[in-house]
Amino acid sequence: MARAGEGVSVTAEFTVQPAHQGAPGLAHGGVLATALDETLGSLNWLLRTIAVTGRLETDFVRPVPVDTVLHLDARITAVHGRKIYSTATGRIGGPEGPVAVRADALFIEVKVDHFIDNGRPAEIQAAMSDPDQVRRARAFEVNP
Ligand SMILES: CCCCCCCCCCCCCC(=O)SCCNC(=O)CCNC(=O)[C@H](O)C(C)(C)COP(=O)(O)OP(=O)(O)OC[C@H]1O[C@@H](n2cnc3c(N)ncnc32)[C@H](O)[C@@H]1OP(=O)(O)O
Repeated sequence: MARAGEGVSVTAEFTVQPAHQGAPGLAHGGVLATALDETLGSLNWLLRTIAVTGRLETDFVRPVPVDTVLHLDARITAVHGRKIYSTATGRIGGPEGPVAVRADALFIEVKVDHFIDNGRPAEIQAAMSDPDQVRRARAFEVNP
């Protein structure tokens, strides 16, 4: 769940579950990168722009134990043509706690055809036939 903040920014929380473990008792870095990517990606909804991640540069600053709540804060830093630059931090111990992870991202605006041309028809059909408009849109994010 991400919430709109001041300007083009969002905050979110992600709880590290046992299934997210990499080293014993610690979050896997790829899962933390996913949490950052998802939070950054939700900024594009505020711009009403369809965009995909082109580049995601991640710093892992501190280990994040399982059961930790990661407090995420993301904001757009610049928009240039189809390019949307954004940055995010993930803090532990509270929203003002120490930074555990951070990322800088470049999202590229795409047409809806990007998904129609590259996605698998069966999954596209299944997502588009959902009568709930919000669920239909969110089906194009993390999609278990
Ligand atoms: C069906 C209904 C759908 C409904 C709605 C769905 C909502 C969906 C929400 C979905 C959420 C899902 C989110 C996910 O899960 S995103 C999943 C992970 N991301 C991807 O799969 C993206 C894969 N990549 C591509 O498809 C293409 O490479 C894209 C589309 C990104 C660009 O290829 P395209 O041919 O289009 O553009 P271009 O090459 O002319 O580049 C344009 C500009 O960008 C610059 N650039 C590009 N890459 C990089 C880079 N890595 N570093 C630095 N710069 C980079 C480039 O220099 C140029 O700059 P400039 O020369 O203009 O200055």
